[in-house]
Amino acid sequence: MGTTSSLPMYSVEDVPGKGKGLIALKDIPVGARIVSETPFLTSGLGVANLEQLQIQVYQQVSSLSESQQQAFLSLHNIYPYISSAAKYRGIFRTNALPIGPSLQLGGVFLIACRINHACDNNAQNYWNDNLNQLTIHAVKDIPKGEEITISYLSSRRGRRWRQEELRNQFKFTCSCALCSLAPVQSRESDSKLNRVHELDCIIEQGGVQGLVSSAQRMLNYVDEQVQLWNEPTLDIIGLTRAYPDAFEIAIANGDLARARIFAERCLSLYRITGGDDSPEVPQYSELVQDPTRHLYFGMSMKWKTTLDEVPQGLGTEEFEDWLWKRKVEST
Ligand SMILES: C[S@@+](CC[C@H](N)C(=O)[O-])C[C@H]1O[C@@H](n2cnc3c(N)ncnc32)[C@H](O)[C@@H]1O
Repeated sequence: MGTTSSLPMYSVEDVPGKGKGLIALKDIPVGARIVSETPFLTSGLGVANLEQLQIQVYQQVSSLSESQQQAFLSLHNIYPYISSAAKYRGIFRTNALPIGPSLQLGGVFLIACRINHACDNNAQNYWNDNLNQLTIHAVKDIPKGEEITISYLSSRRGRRWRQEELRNQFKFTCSCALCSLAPVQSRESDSKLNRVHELDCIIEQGGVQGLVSSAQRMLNYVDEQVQLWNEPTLDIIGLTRAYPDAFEIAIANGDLARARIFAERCLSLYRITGGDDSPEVPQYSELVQDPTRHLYFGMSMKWKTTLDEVPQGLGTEEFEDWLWKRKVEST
């Protein structure tokens, strides 16, 4: 018993056309933690001044042990250099993953930085502030032999934008399944991703005030996003971005019944992407118990419900119609 679970989940291997990468050594179920790792070098990710970045990285590399320096130097570098300091900075810029409470720092990791990009990634990097570590969780079932991939991009948009960003920032042309779709399917995928992005921008522009002043419209937008992320297959990362917005809209308008359901959905998504020890899990567990603890409760009571005002005996479709207030006039 337990023999398969004690096998390592991955190995670092050469992947044709990509340098090194991580390959699954066994079937990895969605939600499984693949990597949990402490950075051995950190710096401001968006340090505008490259000279300043070079100094910061150089100082840190110089204070590493000999073996850590060797490990750092073995990492990939896509930037030209004429000095050791410029080489170190190049390695940092090629590899750093976002870390820290507001993801404004970059961290270099021996394992996680070997993970290649795919726009249809099967794993997700997540900075766990409780553990002070970066975790990588499977966001799809990953069959044995498949490459483990994350997304290097800050948002998910159409192919042209993705390809440009990846070429500019990481100097490669992505050939993942999403980027290799036939023209008709690719246009469909682009229009879905661009629409989700457009809705993200509108929701963000509305700000906190918009959650109340345009509540129904905002809820409709999130509903549209969730439907897009559910098609053709459930997209956990997309849903993780959408459901917290739905929760905030419900709670900002005093709708405890819907807020609790949205909080439950956030909770199950964060269990998958961040794990039970991620800060969001106790936060959403608490909000499931008592959504009124959220900062936005009390902004408006125009949708006021009690926790138990959830309709019973509805079919799935009717329940979703109720949840998203689909048949309600815009307010
Ligand atoms: C953080 S490193 C990833 C690990 C790297 N492959 C290695 O050998 O150490 C990022 C670099 O890996 C390569 N890479 C990552 N994803 C790729 C992909 N999908 N196709 C081709 N190259 C990729 C690019 O050179 C990119 O700049």
